[in-house]
Amino acid sequence: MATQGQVITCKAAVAWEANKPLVIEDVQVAPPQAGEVRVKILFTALCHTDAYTWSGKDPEGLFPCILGHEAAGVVESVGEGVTEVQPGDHVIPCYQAECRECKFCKSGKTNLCGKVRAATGVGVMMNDRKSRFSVNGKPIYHFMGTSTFSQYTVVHDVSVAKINPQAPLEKVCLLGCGVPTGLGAVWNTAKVEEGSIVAVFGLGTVGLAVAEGAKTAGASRIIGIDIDSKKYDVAKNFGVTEFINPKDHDKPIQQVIVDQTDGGVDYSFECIGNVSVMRAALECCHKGWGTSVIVGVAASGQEISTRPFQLVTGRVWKGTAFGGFKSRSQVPWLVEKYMNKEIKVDEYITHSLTLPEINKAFDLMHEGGCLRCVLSVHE
Ligand SMILES: NC(=O)c1ccc[n+]([C@@H]2O[C@H](COP(=O)([O-])OP(=O)(O)OC[C@H]3O[C@@H](n4cnc5c(N)ncnc54)[C@H](O)[C@@H]3O)[C@@H](O)[C@H]2O)c1
Ligand SMILES: N[C@@H](CCC(=O)N[C@@H](CSCO)C(=O)NCC(=O)O)C(=O)O
Ligand SMILES: [Zn+2]
Ligand SMILES: [Zn+2]
Repeated sequence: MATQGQVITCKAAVAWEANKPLVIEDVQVAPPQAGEVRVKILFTALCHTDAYTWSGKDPEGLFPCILGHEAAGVVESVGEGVTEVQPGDHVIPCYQAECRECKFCKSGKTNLCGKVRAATGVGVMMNDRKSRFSVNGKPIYHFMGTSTFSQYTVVHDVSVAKINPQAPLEKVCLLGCGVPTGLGAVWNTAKVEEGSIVAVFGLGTVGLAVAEGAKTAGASRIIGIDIDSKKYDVAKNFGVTEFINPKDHDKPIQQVIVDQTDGGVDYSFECIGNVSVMRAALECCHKGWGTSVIVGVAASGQEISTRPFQLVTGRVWKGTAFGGFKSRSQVPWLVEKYMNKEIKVDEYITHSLTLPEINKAFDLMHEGGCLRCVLSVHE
């Protein structure tokens, strides 16, 4: 192919500074080095975590950078030593890598991978600790090892999942983050059993995917909690059986839930990123066994607290990254589940725009009616 080994100049949305509108720039994307893959991104969605880093509250946020981590595309070229993907393969970039060789990958205890995390946390590629993106010679940082708000990106080979080429990329891009995170929080991290009572705090994409996961796990009650009462109508389609708006109650929300569930829920999930709600989510769990899973990402400087007695009396506090899924192994499996109509994806897509409309897409994200907005990157 003509572009292999060449610098590609393409359009990308650059975050020059925290909180300043993204700017569509002509970006130079260097060829992939050893162990790297250059991907033509066709569709990318926006996740709340992109907005979080853009806000300047992420301690790992570096500017200028190219954000984006929920996407799908086609391999354009590969660097030396890359064997598992080749040009033309349909792929989903994975911010949570899976090398299958490191201490984490071999532990059998976690989906976290240590191979490239130190580089991706500081916005560079592992090989030479440099960025593959530049604008007129000025380096632009990578983000989460994915940087999908660009027509072309470079990722580590351990951070890309090859998927069924029949899968519609404008839909399965969502399997790069929010939907697997919610499903996996239930299936892998909490391991919710049939008959359980579940509470989901925050009914955005991640919370709705938690509800969907809990429904398929056979939960008997799925209580959705959100400060926006309009969320309940949509949430019913994802399995939420009851709804509570904390604003409708004088008592603390954990007390309201304990009163309505004969002592508390079996499992709760915080899908907002609010440390006060994380506390409420733990404290609404049943004494002796209730487990609360933190999914939401809280800003730099925020800390969680509770009385240790809550844990002494048997409640368990956990967290999850990418729902505990091993990315390269399990994203292709999730794509197959979608193709077999076993999991929802289309239902989370409320808006479709193009890359140049990305600032509008971020505005939409903060409106109650938006779950996921998918951007067509080459239109
Ligand atoms: N751990 C992971 O791997 C992972 C992956 C994806 C997203 N996340 C995080 O999960 C969180 C949710 O992501 P999302 O894309 O679904 O976000 P979202 O903004 O679409 O949804 C958040 C929901 O919470 C509700 N909410 C806000 N404040 C509330 C409060 N005090 N009480 C009750 N409800 C409240 C909002 O009305 C909204 O419906 C974010 O923090 C995101 O960064 C984590
Ligand atoms: N940089 C942030 C941490 C952000 C964070 O926790 N990210 C999640 C994924 S959010 C996807 O929308 C994650 O996977 N964390 C594990 C990891 O980053 O290795 C901060 O420092 O606050
Ligand atoms: Zn995300
Ligand atoms: Zn690894």
